[in-house]
Amino acid sequence: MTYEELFQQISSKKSYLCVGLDTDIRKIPAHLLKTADPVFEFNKQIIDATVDHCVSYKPNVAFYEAQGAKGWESLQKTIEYIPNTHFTIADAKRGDIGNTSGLYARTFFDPASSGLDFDSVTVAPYMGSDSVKPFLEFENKWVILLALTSNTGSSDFQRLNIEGSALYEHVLRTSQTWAGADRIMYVVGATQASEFQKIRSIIPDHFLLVPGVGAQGGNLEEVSRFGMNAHCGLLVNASRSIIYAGNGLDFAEKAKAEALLLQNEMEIYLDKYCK
Ligand SMILES: O=C(O)c1cc(=O)[nH]c(=O)n1[C@@H]1O[C@H](COP(=O)(O)O)[C@@H](O)[C@H]1O
Repeated sequence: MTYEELFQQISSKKSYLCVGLDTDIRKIPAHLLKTADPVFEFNKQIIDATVDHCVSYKPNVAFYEAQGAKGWESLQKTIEYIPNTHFTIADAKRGDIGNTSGLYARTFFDPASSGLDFDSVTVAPYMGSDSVKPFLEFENKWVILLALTSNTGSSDFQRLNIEGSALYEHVLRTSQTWAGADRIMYVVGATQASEFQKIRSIIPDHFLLVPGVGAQGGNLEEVSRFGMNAHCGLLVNASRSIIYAGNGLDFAEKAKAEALLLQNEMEIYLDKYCK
């Protein structure tokens, strides 16, 4: 999916919501455990319920890998099930020496190799350019680099002052020489609202993947006010607050209601701040 196509989806759905498919077999409703593939059945119903209110899905790969071969199968089926109108993110936080990164890229971007065909993958930037470039060799695929993450430990390294600016700012500046806003996005946590203006002064055009609203307490209004650009430039993720909104037979309806609440709010912010 291109930058323009993503913006078109956002404009037509009036949403920049990314639903996080962090599907934990230990948390899904009991009645699904009798089905052949409970994780896929859960995801399928969540996707059906939320598809009109979001523009993106982000399975966090850990939740699938923890299930071994079966989890991988659930992930493949989930990715195949998501309509191609929706931007897909493999939240895997990969990155390694060049030849290994090349294989990680094949894992998520080359269906002939792995059965998976994601639009993007989250990548840790700290091994530098040669660890990221193999992901950029796949046409029309995106790298989402970790910049300033939502967790408290983000200040251990990402905010360290190096030659007058925080380490994460160096990540933003240096990585812009690797590819443009049509191929790279950045993760900035919703809990880091105070930094959004500075971030926008460094990368005015890029999309930001913003996790941390909902269960982690980030503020959607602040993120939108300080983070939005003329192409929206935001994908705001919520995982647990949507997918585990209910735990009974009506879990998908509850998820839909939660996604709709966020989408209604997003519609207001798009009108107000997408300029
Ligand atoms: O890369 C991410 O998506 C990510 C980065 C970050 O800084 N913080 C963060 O929470 N995430 C992911 O976003 C999701 C947040 O989930 P909830 O807190 O349940 O909405 C999880 O899959 C996290 O791994």
